[in-house]
Amino acid sequence: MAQLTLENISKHYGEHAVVDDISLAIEKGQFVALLGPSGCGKTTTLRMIAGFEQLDQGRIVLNDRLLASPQQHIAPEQRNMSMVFQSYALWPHKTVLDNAGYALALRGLRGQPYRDQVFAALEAVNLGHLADRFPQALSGGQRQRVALARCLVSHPDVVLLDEPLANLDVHLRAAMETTFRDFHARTGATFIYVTHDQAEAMAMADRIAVMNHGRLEQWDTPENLYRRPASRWVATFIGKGAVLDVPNHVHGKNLRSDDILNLLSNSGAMHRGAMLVRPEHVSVVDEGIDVTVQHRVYKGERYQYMANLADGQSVTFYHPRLLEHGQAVQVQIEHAWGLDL
Ligand SMILES: Nc1ncnc2c1ncn2[C@@H]1O[C@H](COP(=O)(O)OP(=O)(O)OP(=O)(O)O)[C@@H](O)[C@H]1O
Repeated sequence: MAQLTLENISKHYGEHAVVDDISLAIEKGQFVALLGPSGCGKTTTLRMIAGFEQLDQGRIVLNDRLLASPQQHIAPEQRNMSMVFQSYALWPHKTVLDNAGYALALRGLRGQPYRDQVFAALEAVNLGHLADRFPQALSGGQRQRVALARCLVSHPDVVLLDEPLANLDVHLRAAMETTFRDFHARTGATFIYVTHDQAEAMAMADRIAVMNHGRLEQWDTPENLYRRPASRWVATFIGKGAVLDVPNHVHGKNLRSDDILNLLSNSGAMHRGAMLVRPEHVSVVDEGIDVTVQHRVYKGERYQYMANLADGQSVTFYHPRLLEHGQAVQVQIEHAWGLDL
């Protein structure tokens, strides 16, 4: 049974629906990402779950308790949720310990029980040794870990994270992805993580809600989003690859090399469908489909190429050896996924 359900929730600003009829059923302990381009309504969805925004339509239910509907609005502090922001929002004049323990101090916890509980949270993010420092003397990643510890002390049912890595450099982001996953595993809490970075969502989440213009495009596992995107939009938003127009209806089909060869040999005809070709499914062979190399990017262990088919459509692929611009080669496409036109 789902722990947290969003049932057809919508939010309008004026005439404009920024969140448009979103439904999700989230299991207890799941790590969920809300993923989509800037302005697609991710943060507004998160803020509705947190209780910072009212709903215009639909319901939000946590553990059978109605949290929000157009008629009902439980206050944020009564939802047993905790939110981690991009900006950390740490008190500069409080130590790491007292920043993390703020919610417990507010509840009147003092002395050793207070220190023990806050230390447990700090240890969970490997910050026990910095308990007496002030935030100015911490790196960005350490500050973000204080913010995580702070949300952990109150044992929330649901942790809401709004682009928490956006201010960190690329190396630190990768390290923090591991921190978040460990933190999630330790707490057993449900995580809802907003990001516009698909690699980040794929690396951490069990399930991803892909949003576009306020609507839910697909609600699925990272593997399914990559292998079986429900729409052309998701296919191009998630991962690398080429979408090729084809003459037949192929939506939802797993296409093998013979099917692909047939589709491409008739590609001058009218287009009724499309297929997604990932670069790892394209290989250079002695005898196959004619392509002409257009573009090359050196990737260290291999090159990434873009090449044109005879009909002008292009595919991307990887190859260990150097190919020149304009060079004619033959490729085999082992696998493709059928999409609507
Ligand atoms: N208070 C508001 N009044 C009017 N429009 C708003 C308000 N808050 C958000 N919007 C608009 O709603 C849309 C969705 O905003 P939201 O912040 O949810 O998007 P997002 O997907 O989180 O984007 P980003 O990744 O850029 O934060 C945007 O077009 C935004 O300009």
